Amino acid sequence: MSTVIATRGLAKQYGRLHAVDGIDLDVRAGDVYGFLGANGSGKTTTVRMLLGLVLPTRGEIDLLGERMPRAGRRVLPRVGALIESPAAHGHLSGRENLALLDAAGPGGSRRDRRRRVADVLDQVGLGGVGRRPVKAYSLGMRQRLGLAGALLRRPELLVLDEPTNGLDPQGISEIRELLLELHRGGTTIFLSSHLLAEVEQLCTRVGVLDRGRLVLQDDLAILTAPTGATVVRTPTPERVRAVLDGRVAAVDAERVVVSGGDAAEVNALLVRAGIPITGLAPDRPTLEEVVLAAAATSADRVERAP
Ligand SMILES: Nc1ncnc2c1ncn2[C@@H]1O[C@H](COP(=O)(O)OP(=O)(O)OP(=O)(O)O)[C@@H](O)[C@H]1O
Repeated sequence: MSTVIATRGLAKQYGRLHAVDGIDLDVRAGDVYGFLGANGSGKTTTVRMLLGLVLPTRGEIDLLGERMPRAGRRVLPRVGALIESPAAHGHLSGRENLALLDAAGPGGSRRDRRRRVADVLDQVGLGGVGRRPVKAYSLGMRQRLGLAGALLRRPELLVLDEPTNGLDPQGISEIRELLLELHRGGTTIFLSSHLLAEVEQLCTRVGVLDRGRLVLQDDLAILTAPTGATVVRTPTPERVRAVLDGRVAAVDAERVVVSGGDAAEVNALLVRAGIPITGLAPDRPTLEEVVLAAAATSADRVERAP
């Protein structure tokens, strides 16, 4: 699988502050990469360095196989980016804003340009409101307009810094659906977030930044792989303990963790003993548990799932 973003020892220092402290990112084609970290952990600084907007103090960046920032003019047209709240001219419509943005790049006849703008407006679900002035847009619509701008050039890679910041649950779920659709269409997505639940629902790969250091980077499926134990939910945990003598690893209210991953065998034993079971499944850690274990020293700084 080809590498889309690779950094080696990437660092940014502001005076004595190590905002980003020697990170080796590894983002592959087809990933939805969730770049997690508490406020101030260095996500935005990293994203800015990837896009050539901030110069690293040390380290190397390869973006789509080319060295940044040297190859920026060649590479950046293949990358769509959304950093912080996108700026737009409020008195102009969404369509006019995108047309202005499009005019700044190469791109053929007026008809081609009009079509390109109409296509991305449809893609982000703003087709019907594209003629309304942007000052009448909700925050979610503005965010989608920003995404439309990032999509104009049909990028191979999308780099998004906190794309759901300030959105309500419906806005968040709309953006999530849109990103999943783009991913299905073959776009690699790198997205920074401080929301574990969002990343867990969307991402295939996760990197966790803690005070400038990358403390974890792996596929989500590996990080949250079954532990080899079985979780039993029952109103009578003590009866489970009696039947599965010595195999109960933990009891938390009505949740019992049984060592041994053969859920069918555990089920058969409990049913035979007449124990009521309300749920039974292989045990797997949540992303929250994995992240908190990795960034143990900053456990209170990463926002937990609701
Ligand atoms: N231009 C700058 N000059 C000095 N310090 C900076 C500058 N930019 C960022 N920092 C500091 O670097 C650290 C990392 O900031 P950064 O914005 O990258 O974090 P973040 O993870 O994106 O946080 P947030 O989620 O709040 O945006 C912070 O302590 C911040 O104050």
